[in-house]
Amino acid sequence: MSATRSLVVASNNAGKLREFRALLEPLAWELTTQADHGISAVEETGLTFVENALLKARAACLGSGLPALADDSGLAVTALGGAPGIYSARYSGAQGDDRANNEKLLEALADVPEGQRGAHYHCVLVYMRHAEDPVPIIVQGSWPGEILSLPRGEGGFGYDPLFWVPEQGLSVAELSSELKNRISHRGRALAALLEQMER
Ligand SMILES: O=P(O)(O)OP(=O)(O)OP(=O)(O)OC[C@H]1O[C@@H](n2cnc3c(O)ncnc32)[C@H](O)[C@@H]1O
Ligand SMILES: [Mg+2]
Repeated sequence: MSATRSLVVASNNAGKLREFRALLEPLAWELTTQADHGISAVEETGLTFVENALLKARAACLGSGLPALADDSGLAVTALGGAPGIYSARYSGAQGDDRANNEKLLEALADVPEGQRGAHYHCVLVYMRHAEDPVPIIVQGSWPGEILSLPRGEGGFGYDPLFWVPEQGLSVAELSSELKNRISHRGRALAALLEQMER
């Protein structure tokens, strides 16, 4: 096993932080969060997950002097032309109000029948060694599913109670956290990141 390595996770989302801890701490990564370093959230002015993840990672490197991992992610619903997409956290207007975001999504899909409610979760991860790193590692993971008409389950965060995983016959909020972390957009992206870091 390799020596402990330190990383700042450039996120204020408690659900993401829980997932990163579960995935990385067993691999001897020592995680701190941007809040631990007094770093405030950047304005997410990018038009892609990639741009926003780069902004978050750079700010966390600058504020901490440590390598940073940033996650910009979201839900893209086919019947809504890919919305809420990069605006997933602020879909309802208020930043990070999961309940209001889920309600808005159900309203937007009220007239969309089963069979036309396909969606993907997307996750872009950026690993930046320092604030001027000219070659940050950028990876992404996607997870296909369908949007339910009623929420199911208590686990996860964000849109998980509405995201149906056909292969499991469960919503993401009904999956164990271990299973979600293994097969999710974030889990897949992180596996790709770790593979690239070892090259
Ligand atoms: O920017 P940070 O501080 O990381 O936290 P955030 O919640 O604002 O994160 P994003 O800007 O990347 O927005 C991602 C949103 O997409 C949704 N989302 C992403 N991954 C998810 C997951 O695994 N389960 C449920 N919803 C998810 C959820 O609404 C998140 O708030
Ligand atoms: Mg955000």
